[in-house]
Amino acid sequence: MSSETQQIDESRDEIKERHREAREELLADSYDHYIGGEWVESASGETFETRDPTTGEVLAEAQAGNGDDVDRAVEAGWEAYESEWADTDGTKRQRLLTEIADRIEENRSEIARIETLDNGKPIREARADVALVADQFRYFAGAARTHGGETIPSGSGQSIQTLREPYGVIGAVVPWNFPLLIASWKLAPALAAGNCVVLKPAEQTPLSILRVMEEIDDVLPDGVVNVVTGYGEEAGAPLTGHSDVRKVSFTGSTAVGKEVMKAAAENVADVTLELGGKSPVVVFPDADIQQAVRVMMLAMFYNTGECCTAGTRLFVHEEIYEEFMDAFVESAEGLQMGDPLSKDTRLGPKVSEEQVERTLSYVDQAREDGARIVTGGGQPEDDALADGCFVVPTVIDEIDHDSEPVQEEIFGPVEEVFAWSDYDEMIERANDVEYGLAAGLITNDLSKANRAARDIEAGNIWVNQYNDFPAGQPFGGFKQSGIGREQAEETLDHYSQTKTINMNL
Ligand SMILES: NC(=O)C1=CN([C@@H]2O[C@H](COP(=O)(O)OP(=O)(O)OC[C@H]3O[C@@H](n4cnc5c(N)ncnc54)[C@H](OP(=O)(O)O)[C@@H]3O)[C@@H](O)[C@H]2O)C=CC1
Ligand SMILES: CCCCCC/C=C/C(=O)O
Repeated sequence: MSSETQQIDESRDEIKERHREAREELLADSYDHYIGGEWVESASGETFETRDPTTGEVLAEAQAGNGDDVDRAVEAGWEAYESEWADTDGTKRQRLLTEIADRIEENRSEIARIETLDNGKPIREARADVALVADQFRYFAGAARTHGGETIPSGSGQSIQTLREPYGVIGAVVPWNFPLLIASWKLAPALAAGNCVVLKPAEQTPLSILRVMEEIDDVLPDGVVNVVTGYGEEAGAPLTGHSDVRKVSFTGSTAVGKEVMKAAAENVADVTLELGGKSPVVVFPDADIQQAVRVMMLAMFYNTGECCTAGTRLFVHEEIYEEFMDAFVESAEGLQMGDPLSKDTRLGPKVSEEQVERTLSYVDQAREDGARIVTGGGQPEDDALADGCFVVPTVIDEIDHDSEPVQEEIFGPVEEVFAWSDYDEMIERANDVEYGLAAGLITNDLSKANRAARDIEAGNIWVNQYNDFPAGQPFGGFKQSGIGREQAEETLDHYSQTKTINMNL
């Protein structure tokens, strides 16, 4: 099914030509793994194609890694750790992480355009990602200087102290929705805490991290960061189950997160898991409607809904339901969909055809179940977008809260709306999913916000705003949304282990 959207004022050929020029300017035809400071082909000789979700055309080839490549990368990580990296102090790590941040900032425009080509996110959002990436390295550059153990009170004649020691080699697997940003959420704290890393990017989006590795090749000692590209089963699984990987950090679906946890359990390796979400946003009756709509554009449609925190279940008080819905639907329909390389575009394509099908199958299921598709529910009719993986902003109501499209993560621009009147019933529903990643509250009454923030089962609560991610703010989920916290000082504890030294003086 197709739906109306904002008119695109350029043709399919013009968009294709712009993307071809950008590809020629920014990308090589083929990319290798980055292992031990060298660019190397896969042991198997296999490669795969990464495609532009705006045009459907091939952007580049990358190496399809397997267990042999992962072995090589883990070995390179340990070699670097034992020969040099384990002995670096916080001062040196701070200097190197700051240098990485500087290099990323110096090349921010190019890196953002590569991210937009590979992922499809609007360039304004890719730029915001890259700024956050640089800041993530700056934040952990500083934190590297402060992270340490403590002295435990003890009797005279005894000294008890703790040290925070790195794990050695960390395995990191990241998804395609924020390819570089999520990579930085793992790399920056892991390096700051003194570890080496083997990272596997998502098969759909390997290019931005490879570009960054080219840029920082001369900054880090060889083998401190290694990137093995490839598919989840073939390269991700050998990494997360590797017997020489002492900690695994994963972001992605809850289903794969469970597999990763089992694989890590084989080696009793520590895990950080940042998994799926089905986050509620509650609009209280006193809320300013225009402000609520502005917050919801960010909560739901940022990154085309491909956001684990997306506020996909919207609870609007019945007193303002109709007024809110009119304004919300008008704003959703007004979002400019189009070429993500254009600065005016607010909604780009989804990352892949597979993701389009997945999103639309949930919408179809909702429709078949008798839900009301208030707007959207399909792909745009505009010929200019016909080659891309576009899905129009979709709003659904009158839908059963127990149904699969509500209980499961859709990961597209699809909002499901519920009217509420009784506070306790609304909270019970808001908590009635297996996830607990984030939530939003929109009200002018901060005592109501405070109460609801405590009642909702989620790791991150935003009040009168959404998707705000300053470095230093802990991020992670309750329930099946994950384990551990990223982006914050406590993250360093997740990337290090305590050693206790008890001395008889
Ligand atoms: N929390 C979040 O931020 C994200 C949630 N999702 C959710 O997951 C759904 C499916 O997306 P999908 O891309 O399949 O997500 P996955 O969870 O499969 O992918 C995330 C990463 O894990 C890798 N991977 C896949 N299988 C394994 C494995 N057995 N062992 C180790 N690594 C593995 C993937 O590799 P490869 O790319 O080759 O598959 C990718 O790098 C989305 O529709 C969305 O609902 C997806 C992405 C991010
Ligand atoms: C405005 C920045 C938004 C960052 C969202 C990060 C989401 C992470 C995830 O989906 O895992």
